[in-house]
Amino acid sequence: MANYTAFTAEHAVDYIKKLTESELSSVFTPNAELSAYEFGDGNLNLVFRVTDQHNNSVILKQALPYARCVGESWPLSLDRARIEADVLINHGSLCPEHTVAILHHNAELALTVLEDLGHLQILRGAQINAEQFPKLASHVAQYLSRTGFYNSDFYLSADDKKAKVSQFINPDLCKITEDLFFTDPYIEHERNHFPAELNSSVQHIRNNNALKLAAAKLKARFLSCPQTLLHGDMHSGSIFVDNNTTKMIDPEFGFFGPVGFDIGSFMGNLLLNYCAQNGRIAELAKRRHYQTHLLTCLQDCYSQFEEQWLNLASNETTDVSFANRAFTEDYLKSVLHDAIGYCGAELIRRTIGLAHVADIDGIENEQARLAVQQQTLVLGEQLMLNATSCENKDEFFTLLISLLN
Ligand SMILES: Nc1ncnc2c1ncn2[C@@H]1O[C@H](COP(=O)(O)OP(=O)(O)O)[C@@H](O)[C@H]1O
Ligand SMILES: CSC[C@H]1O[C@H](OP(=O)(O)O)[C@H](O)[C@@H]1O
Repeated sequence: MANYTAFTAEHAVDYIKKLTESELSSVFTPNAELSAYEFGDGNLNLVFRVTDQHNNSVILKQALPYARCVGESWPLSLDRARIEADVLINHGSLCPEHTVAILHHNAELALTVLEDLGHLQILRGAQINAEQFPKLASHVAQYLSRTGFYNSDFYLSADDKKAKVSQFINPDLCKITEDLFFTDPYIEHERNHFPAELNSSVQHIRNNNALKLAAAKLKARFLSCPQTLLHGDMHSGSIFVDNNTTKMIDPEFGFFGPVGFDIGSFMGNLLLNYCAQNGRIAELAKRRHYQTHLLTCLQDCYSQFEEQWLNLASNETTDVSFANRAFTEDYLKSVLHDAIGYCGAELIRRTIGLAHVADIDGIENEQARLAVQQQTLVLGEQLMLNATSCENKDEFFTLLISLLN
């Protein structure tokens, strides 16, 4: 990219100033006095907040030509900014209620201007503090069923689908997921990190051939099952919330992959928080109350996702071959198997792989933290091993409850 330059806060102000009379005229006046600061806390990109004297603001997100959390030794394509913008446009047109609004995109500078969601909270931080969001389950179910269904073969013509699959080819970021989810945790690799006290649990995982087979099958489907346009990184840090609102951000890992991946990742993050609370909330009744809320959220979300997909399939399917209840049920059964497997893989990779979660790493007491890490490893293993034996969602919920007790 000939004109690419990594932005400073000054660049961000100058850039946004030029847009105040065009694309950003509904946010800022032409005489806006702008200031900016960088506050990205994700693994990959720069994120600036640009604010005027009246506290109007936007977010300017820019991709670096490498992974921010590692540095220049891990080069990454700037095309991920284009992918993120295109997913936001696609998902925003199908589910505007739950997709952050995109205000501007510049592919050459690999930057995107977004609505500022600073009045909301990031789900991960809120759940670490045991906060509840009554609409989260139904909002995530609506986002995943609508974006999932309308980008699938149930709805798109074969020509449109192929064009979209090609629009969202995302090799660099898919490779990160392929490595971090399905490969690294099951081998010795310098990217992994975990305390020495977990050595025997990690060896157990690496000696478990059935588990490694399950990981390989999940990876193969991730590589070769272009069912729908995924968000691709549906963890609790990609979701902004309050009591009435849920907004997804950061779909730069988007590509056409297996439907079960996003909902599996989301459920995995609920379960990471569930286990983490064993090391966080000391009072048993309070802890059980919050964990029941998390489990209900997971069950409601999965149930509503499935129900909404079934409804969309009976009303909106365009391909006559797929307008068949038995086919939809069979399809959703394999989505369930994938979702359980990806959920388990998320638990394992967030415990011993490169990218951990603050829910667990932030537990101060070392013994309590280790006990939680042991629990997430066993839970992840059992979900991956038993995924395909669940005939339906109720069997999945029964399995989950038995594993959590
Ligand atoms: N639209 C937004 N509104 C407010 N804050 C945002 C917005 N987008 C990102 N952020 C902030 O920037 C952080 C990193 O953003 P994210 O998109 O997750 O970056 P990365 O791609 O590097 O993971 C978020 O955790 C959040 O604090
Ligand atoms: C080297 S990327 C690791 C990890 O980070 C991503 O999340 P985010 O960019 O939101 O911090 C993604 O989950 C990757 O697996």
